[in-house]
Amino acid sequence: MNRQQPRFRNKRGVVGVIFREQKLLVIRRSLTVPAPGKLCLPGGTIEKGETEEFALVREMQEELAIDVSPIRLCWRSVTPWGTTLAWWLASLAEDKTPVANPAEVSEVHWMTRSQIRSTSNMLPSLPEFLGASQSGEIELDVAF
Ligand SMILES: Nc1nc2c([nH]c(=O)n2[C@@H]2O[C@H](COP(=O)(O)OP(=O)(O)OP(=O)(O)O)[C@@H](O)[C@H]2O)c(=O)[nH]1
Repeated sequence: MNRQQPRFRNKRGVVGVIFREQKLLVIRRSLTVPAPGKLCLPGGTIEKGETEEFALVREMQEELAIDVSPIRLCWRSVTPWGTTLAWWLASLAEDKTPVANPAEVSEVHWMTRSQIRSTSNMLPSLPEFLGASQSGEIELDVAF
């Protein structure tokens, strides 16, 4: 059979690392998206032709209706299902409040490290991120 092999190109995602008063912006995914109900950081797939920064700004707008400013890449990781994630520190003006787009996000929280640790039902990347930031592998610009 002369069937062409499908080409598997791993997806790339971007994740927003956004702090306010030493708390991290965390979302719970809606029940209608992949990994429903999981706690994670805001973010999403980098579309063809997009820079990481552009995808970051777009995803924060789509999910939370906020305009963020990319600061710098702080980490790269790969999910167990092969998606490469670029973790970007970003800033949000103090007077702006993230508002969940219910199609994608069911809850928005500003959480301390210990609050996240005591929560259940997370994407595996979240405890990995906490571990890597605690061990010094990730440098954050805030005490967290
Ligand atoms: N948003 C987000 N995605 C993450 C995190 N950690 C992690 O492994 N991912 C993975 O990154 C990939 C892209 O995220 P997503 O599902 O939010 O992307 P999206 O809204 O563009 O949806 P789509 O990929 O179905 O188009 C998924 O495989 C997701 O599981 C995280 O902290 N935040």
